[in-house]
Amino acid sequence: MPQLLEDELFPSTPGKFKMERGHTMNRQFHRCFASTSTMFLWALFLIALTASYLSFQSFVDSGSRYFSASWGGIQWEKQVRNSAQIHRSGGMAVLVTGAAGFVGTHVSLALKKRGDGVVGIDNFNSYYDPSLKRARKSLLNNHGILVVEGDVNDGRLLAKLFDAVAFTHVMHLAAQAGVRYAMENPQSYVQSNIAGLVTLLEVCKSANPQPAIVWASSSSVYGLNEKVPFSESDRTDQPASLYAATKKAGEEITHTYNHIYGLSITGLRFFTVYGPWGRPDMAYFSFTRNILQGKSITVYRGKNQVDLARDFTYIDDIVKGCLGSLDTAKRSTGSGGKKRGPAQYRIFNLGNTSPVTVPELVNILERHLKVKAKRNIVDMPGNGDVPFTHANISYAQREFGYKPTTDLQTGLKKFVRWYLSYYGYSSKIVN
Ligand SMILES: O=C(O)[C@H]1O[C@H](OP(=O)(O)OP(=O)(O)OC[C@H]2O[C@@H](n3ccc(=O)[nH]c3=O)[C@H](O)[C@@H]2O)[C@H](O)[C@@H](O)[C@@H]1O
Repeated sequence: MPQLLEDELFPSTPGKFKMERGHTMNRQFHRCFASTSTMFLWALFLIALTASYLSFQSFVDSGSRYFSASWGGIQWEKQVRNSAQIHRSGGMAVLVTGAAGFVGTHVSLALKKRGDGVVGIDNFNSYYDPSLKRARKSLLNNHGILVVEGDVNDGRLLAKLFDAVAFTHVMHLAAQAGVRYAMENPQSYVQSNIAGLVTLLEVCKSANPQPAIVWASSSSVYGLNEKVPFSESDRTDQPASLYAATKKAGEEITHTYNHIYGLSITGLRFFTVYGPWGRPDMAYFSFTRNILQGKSITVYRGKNQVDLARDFTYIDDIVKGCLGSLDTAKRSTGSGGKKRGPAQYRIFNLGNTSPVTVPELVNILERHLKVKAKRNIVDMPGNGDVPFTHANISYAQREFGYKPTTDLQTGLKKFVRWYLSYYGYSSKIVN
């Protein structure tokens, strides 16, 4: 019987060793064989268990990476495509970088309102109060505009966006702004305004079709230029700040990509843009805050006690200039990294053509806020400022009918109205 059982458990099969020796030996052999086989089976079982654990772990890892990343995935791509949907005939699909920024928010809204597709990208850095950027993002979301949280230095993210949508245009507004901050944090200017720009251009040049690019340069490129008003053909090789130098570098870099790869490029030299949802680091904004809080403001004065002046330009006029540039931008001529013919390259001044001194800016704010400012007048420190700016806008006027219509008095009134309501002051203050 035991034999039978043993035979059942270990049946002899042709070609296998036959048990011909004595019973005891047979038993010992069987016991030994049985324990080796059991061990073997256990080992197999453990290996299988470990392998399946490891593969499960890697599935969980990649899964959590997939789901926790702020971008990527089928749902995300669907959102991107929805936001880029064009709702007018002949409309464009625009990738707006720096979409949660001051100009980015206004341009995105204007594009969306007229039926263009818009996808935003912004890194929400803390150069100034990120909660203001978040509030702008909510505003954009409420209008059906997706703002992807990411950096223009992230080439993979940019390429992924171009995989999802064949953007016809890129409105590149992401930048490290601010003239005087460049002395505190020079690397951030190189990182955003040069490295980030190159990363974006690399992705655009490889895209198929290539988009047309409109991007923000700055009036600061005129630097120490003394010829007024500033025309696009004036010299721009004397920057007074690292900020200006990175914007000037951007103009040269974009020219290279235009020349080698056939990218259509339009650079816009903005002149001290102001208005609702503006930048807290700028003078008109910080002056308003300090005046309302009863704090003193520092008003810089130029050489020989000459007042500093700026060609302050209202945001709605700038938006018209951006849209006019996008509308008249010709297609890029290359595809997939290869140039097929010469492409458009333009640079426009977008200013107001009527400079106002900084003390006059303060006078206007005092009138709107009905509060006297505590002025602390000091000589302009050598920190990158230029004494004045003044735009000649005839080129933009000729090309797309650019015509600023808001003077500083009117524009600041609108800004103050917004400021009081956003920060919860009584709106009775404004006339
Ligand atoms: O148009 C441009 O090219 C540039 O305009 C502004 O730069 P800026 O003109 O220096 O604007 P603000 O920082 O608002 O300064 C305006 C004027 O107020 C003066 N100011 C600034 C700050 C302050 O505390 N006191 C003061 O008198 C400045 O010297 C300057 O003359 C933006 O900050 C830049 O990002 C932009 O590129």
